[in-house]
Parts: sequence; C-alpha cells; structure tokens
Amino acid sequence: MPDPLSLPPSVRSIPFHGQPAWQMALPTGDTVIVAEQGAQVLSWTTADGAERFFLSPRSLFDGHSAVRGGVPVCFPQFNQRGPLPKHGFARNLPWRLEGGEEGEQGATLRLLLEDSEATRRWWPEHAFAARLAVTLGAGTLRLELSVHNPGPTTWDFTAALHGYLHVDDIGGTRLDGLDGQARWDTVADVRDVQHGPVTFAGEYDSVFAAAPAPLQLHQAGGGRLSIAQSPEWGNTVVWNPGATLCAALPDMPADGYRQMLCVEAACIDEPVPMAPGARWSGWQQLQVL
Ligand SMILES: O=P(O)(O)OC[C@H]1O[C@H](O)[C@H](O)[C@@H](O)[C@@H]1O
Repeated sequence: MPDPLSLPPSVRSIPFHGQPAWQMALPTGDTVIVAEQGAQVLSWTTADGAERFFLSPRSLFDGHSAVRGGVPVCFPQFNQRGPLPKHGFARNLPWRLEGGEEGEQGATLRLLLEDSEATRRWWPEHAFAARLAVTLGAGTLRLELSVHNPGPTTWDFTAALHGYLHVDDIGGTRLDGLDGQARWDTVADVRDVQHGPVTFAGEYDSVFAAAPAPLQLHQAGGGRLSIAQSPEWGNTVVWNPGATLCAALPDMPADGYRQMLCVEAACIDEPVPMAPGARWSGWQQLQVL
C-alpha cells in the first residue's frame, strides 16, 4: 500500500468543468486550479481577484481532448515536430497526485505521469517519469517540469509549458525582453533577429532563442507580468492565432484570440537527450508586477 497522500491544508479536491481537479488557496487570497488531465493549470487568480490565464469557454472537458487554456504541458513532443500526436500525449492523459507541501516560497502541488499501456501505444520503448510541481506564492506562480529516464534505453524529448496568459486586449499588448534574440517566424517561415518589443497585429507564431533575463508583458490596461524561465529551456514560443485562424479553431470563440497570449518556456531546437538514469528539469515563473 502506498503511503497516504500528504497534502497541505491549502489544497482541496474539486470538480472543475465536471473533471477532477485540485484547488490550492493561500491566506493571501491567491488561488490556483490544477486538473488531473494533463496536470494542466486551468486557473490562477491573484489576491485582487484577477484571473491570470485564458481558458476557452468552448474547451471540451471530456477527460481526454486537449483543453485550450491555462498551461498545457507539451511532452514528449512539441507541436508536430515528430511522429507523436501534436504536442505529445501528456496533455491528454490523467496524471497522479503525488503530494504537496507548504514552504517559504508558498504552497506546492506535485503531479506525476509515468509510462503506461497508454503511453507505450505511442512510445513503446520508453520508460519515463514526468513530474510537474506547481508552486503558488503571493502574486507568483512557478511551474517546474522534471523528467527522469528510469529505463535501459536512451530517448529524447521536446517540451513546452504552453501557458495561455489572459490579456486585456491583444492589440494593446506588448512583450519586452526578446530584443536581439534569434527568432523563427513560423507563420512566414523566416529566420531573423527580433528588434524591439513584440507587438501583435494578426497571427503570430514564433520560436525564439531564450532570452537571458525575464520577459515583461505589458497589458493594454497597464498591468505588468514578469515571465522568467530557467536556462534548461532553450526556447521561448510566442503564439496568438489572430482573427482568421481563431475563427477556424472549433474550441475557441471567434474573438477569443483578443484575450490570450501564449508565452511558452520550451525545448524545441535541441531535443533533450535522456540516457538511462538521466534527469532533467526546467521551470517557468510568472510574477505580477
Ligand atoms: O492547437 P494546439 O494543438 O493546442 O496548438 C496551439 C499552438 O501551440 C503552439 O503555440 C504552436 O507554436 C502553434 O503553432 C500551435 O498552433
């Protein structure tokens, strides 16, 4: 028998859109909701009551289809760069709650996905453990993805923490901190270097070389968010579908693109090699300024 789960008092199990999830709430008023499916953070509210993530009201919530919003964990493949389903399978499968604790940084919830019959359908020779630690502090959310290879064969992966940040209006949103970084504009399929802040007027989908310092998101209404990622992530992806692509996405309202911006800590250009016994981890931290 496994030990009973030890969970801090800030955590409770809840249904969210009819699906199993956990909510953590701090005395400061900050809350986070994490779904069992995909270990996907679906809501983060700060003490002022503001929801910090976009969650599409047209998401399916059927227990396996990808949910559009919050922070999907893309693993072990980013997008369609490989033979696996788009963005890998981790976002479609139930993760297991391993535990949680309260510390100086806030309250942490830990979830685990291991190889199973379901993952071996796509990834037959791959023994793995993927863990997501969700740490909620005052005005801060930190997500850490850890990957372990407990098996005898070497494999590699690509991944992303694909956060859908809620924005007041995409037209008035600005992302600072990528000036001078190498960029692959995947809409035009052009490789160049970013000059100045990133602004949005139509479909935007770019893979950047990760910047050395945190990015800053500036909202149309004046709000600011710091977005930091650990050096293990070699890339940052910035995505907004724009009006035309958004209208073609069945799980998005036609104007949903106006309220979201994905800023993703990612490993894409260089797949992470995992020899037997290898461990890797990388985090992204969001902080309201
Ligand atoms: O629709 P999804 O499978 O969730 O993918 C949504 C988006 O994810 C990333 O941001 C990619 O850069 C985009 O090209 C992709 O369209």
